[in-house]
Amino acid sequence: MKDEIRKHMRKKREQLSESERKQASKQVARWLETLLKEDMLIASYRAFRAELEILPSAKGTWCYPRVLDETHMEMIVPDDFRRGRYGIEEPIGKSVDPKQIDIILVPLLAYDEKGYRIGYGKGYYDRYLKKCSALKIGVAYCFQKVADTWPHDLDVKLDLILTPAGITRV
Ligand SMILES: Nc1nc2c(c(=O)[nH]1)N(C=O)[C@@H](CNc1ccc(C(=O)N[C@@H](CCC(=O)O)C(=O)O)cc1)CN2
Ligand SMILES: Nc1ncnc2c1ncn2[C@@H]1O[C@H](COP(=O)(O)OP(=O)(O)OP(=O)(O)O)[C@@H](O)[C@H]1O
Repeated sequence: MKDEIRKHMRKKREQLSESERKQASKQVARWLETLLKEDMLIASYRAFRAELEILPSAKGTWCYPRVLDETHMEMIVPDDFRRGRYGIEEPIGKSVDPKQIDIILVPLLAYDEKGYRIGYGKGYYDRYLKKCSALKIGVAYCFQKVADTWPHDLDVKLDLILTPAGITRV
């Protein structure tokens, strides 16, 4: 079932036009701006496939995920980017202590109204979120909401969902 949702959502995302994606990114950026403060450390991501792209903001210090192995990732304040494993652009720079992150923007394939998510199924974010005390924000297109994601014990709940339509507390 989870796999069917993954497949379905990947397909739906890919069917969006370039201008629909751009529009969604801009709308999300406007909501996000209201949450950011200059002294924050913000963990974002570099969109790949048809993920909702997070546009840069002048506020705060930003860091991005780098995959370490099959199951773990770290967050890096980038000096530069390079295409890494899976074809995602990955940062080169200094690793941050997960405890220092104030806001983490979490990519996802689907989310439910309780704040649980379905990702690519490797558990990278599930593991990383356990180490964070940050405000956890799932970023999604509106259609990525589903009735249930069948969370297991290891799944970490998100605090907020950010979509082009606005910010929802979950
Ligand atoms: N932009 C972005 N960066 C991110 C993530 C993300 O979801 N989005 N990640 C969040 O986890 C990590 C990368 N996770 C990934 C997990 C699976 C696949 C992937 O392509 N899986 C194949 C299956 C291949 C295999 O089993 O080896 C697939 O889905 O077809 C790619 C990235 C770290 N960086
Ligand atoms: N904290 C953890 N420690 C060890 N294993 C974990 C942890 N979190 C998740 N896993 C394992 O990782 C795998 C992927 O988990 P899950 O089905 O929740 O994927 P997902 O939510 O789609 O993942 P992702 O975080 O990659 O987006 C599962 O086999 C799960 O048991």
